[in-house]
Amino acid sequence: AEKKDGGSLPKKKKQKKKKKPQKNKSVSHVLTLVLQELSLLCKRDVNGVGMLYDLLRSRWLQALLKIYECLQHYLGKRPAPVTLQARALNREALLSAHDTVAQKDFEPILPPLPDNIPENEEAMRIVCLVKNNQPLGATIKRHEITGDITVARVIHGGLADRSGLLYAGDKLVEVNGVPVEGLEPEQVINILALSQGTIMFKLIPVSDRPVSNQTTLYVRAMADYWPLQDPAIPCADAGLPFKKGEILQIVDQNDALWWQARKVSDLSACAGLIPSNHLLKRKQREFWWSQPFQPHLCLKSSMLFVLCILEEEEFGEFGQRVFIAGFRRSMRLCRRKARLNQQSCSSRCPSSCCSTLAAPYEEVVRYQRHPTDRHRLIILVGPAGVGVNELRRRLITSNPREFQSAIPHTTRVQKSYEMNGREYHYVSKETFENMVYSHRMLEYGEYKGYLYGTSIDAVRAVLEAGKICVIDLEPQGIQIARTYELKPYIIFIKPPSIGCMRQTRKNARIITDYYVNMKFKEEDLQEMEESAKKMEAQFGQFFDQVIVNDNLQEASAQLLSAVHRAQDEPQWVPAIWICSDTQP
Ligand SMILES: Nc1ncnc2c1ncn2[C@@H]1O[C@H](COP(=O)(O)OP(=O)(O)OP(=O)(O)O)[C@@H](O)[C@H]1O
Repeated sequence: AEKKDGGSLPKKKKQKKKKKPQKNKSVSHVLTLVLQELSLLCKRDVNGVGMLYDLLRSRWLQALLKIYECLQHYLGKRPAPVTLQARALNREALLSAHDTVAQKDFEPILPPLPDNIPENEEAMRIVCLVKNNQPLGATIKRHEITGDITVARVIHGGLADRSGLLYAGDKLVEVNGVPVEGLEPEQVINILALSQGTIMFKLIPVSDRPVSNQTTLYVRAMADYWPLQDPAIPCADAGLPFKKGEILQIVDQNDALWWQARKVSDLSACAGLIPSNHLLKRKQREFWWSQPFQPHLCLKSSMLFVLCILEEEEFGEFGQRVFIAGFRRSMRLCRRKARLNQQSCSSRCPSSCCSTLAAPYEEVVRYQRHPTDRHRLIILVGPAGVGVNELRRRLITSNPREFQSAIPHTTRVQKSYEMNGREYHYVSKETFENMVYSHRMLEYGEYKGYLYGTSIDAVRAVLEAGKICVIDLEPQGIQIARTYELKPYIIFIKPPSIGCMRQTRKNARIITDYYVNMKFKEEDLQEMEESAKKMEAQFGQFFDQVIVNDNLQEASAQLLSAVHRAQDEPQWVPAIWICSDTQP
């Protein structure tokens, strides 16, 4: 039929284009004619016609015809092979390769079942697993009283879990034909370790399989955990190491002490054991108490450090004069004194006193700011001299209509050229102290007998004006700023290597109590590096983003894109910010 119709078409180019649809139509057309013919014959009760009629009307034949028509249409387009190698292939060879593979049986050849299987099938189960490079993904334990060896837990996503044949609580009877009665778990593990290919378990299934009705939970780790250094972990190899700040997906909380989790950065991996919230908190406390007694200064409010605030004028992107209030040119010596107090505590207490009081895991959810919602507060944190203010100033001057700093409060007297609410909010000491007592200050300090501070009200004013508020903060203030209302996005500005700073900071100037513009000395760079390490160790769990301030231009560009990401893309935030019921 194809040839006939094709041959009858005229040779003109324009008409040639119509050739294929006609050709395709003809197949269906011929089939319709045949069916009509057959239906007449059916009425005459000709032998076998009914069967042929059903065959030609069958759905699969119609589907085959459709495929045929599609292929014809595709062939008409004269498809070219995508790669050079593919030129050597032809359709038949490909189809034949497919058929050969499809017919092969890739299932492992399992050993024959033992003869002495009990009649009651439920009483005993034979499980054969094929060992590959992966661990088995199950742990075993010995019952303290009965001495039975049972499956302690099955790791999510592991070999045993994927088989669906092993469950926590199953009692092992034999492993590879060796009875396990009287053996220690280590001896059973040895048998497993030595076995090659398939492993055969004879076991008595647990009567009440645990029903897993748990919802997956996401948490931010607020502490580091190294399973290989934890003597209490049931199986160190099955442990999941993590660092503070990492987001974990908790998939199993059946055990009160050991949970199973994955890192969101690698969800395809099989889960690992992590200490439960309760257990990790207990570990932190034990560690804390095991340290020689020192008065732990950081349990007290660590907000009282000395700072100085200097106001500045800047020129914005269009050359107009822009007042950028809130630029703190810290008197480095004063801050250093205050920092030394804080550091002396953290060096005595490396796991951080704060972490002993806080929950070791913080439940988090994915949050994306709605375009009509207020912007998230941007907080920059970093050691003195790293360039926090330089980066912040560059960001704000690049677009003062989009970015703004918070105007600080002070108790000092207003100067003749200053305007209340432009450089500072000038308030009485009593008002300032009231703000501190009612927790309305993100950070504050004293310089030359006057109080200076950044208030939540000042931040709120910028956000309510529809702008992105960008402030810098001492890390001790992070906890106060982390609220449902401000939803801060915290960026840590990290110094590059000292070698790199020697190169890039040749012309940089720092401000100290005695000199306004002083070159960086070697000890300044070292202090910056040490201070950054301590900040990361103590507060790293709160950092949403880390920017290494190596090249100023690049760091500025990274900051700009991080700030936009924080506003426009989904981020992990504490669940308590989103569950409105729990909001104050
Ligand atoms: N990437 C960089 N390359 C070269 N110089 C830099 C870089 N970043 C910052 N600087 C310079 O380093 C000096 C200190 O920067 P800046 O005042 O911003 O520090 P800071 O982190 O705010 O410190 P402080 O808290 O003491 O005020 C400035 O002269 C600044 O121009």
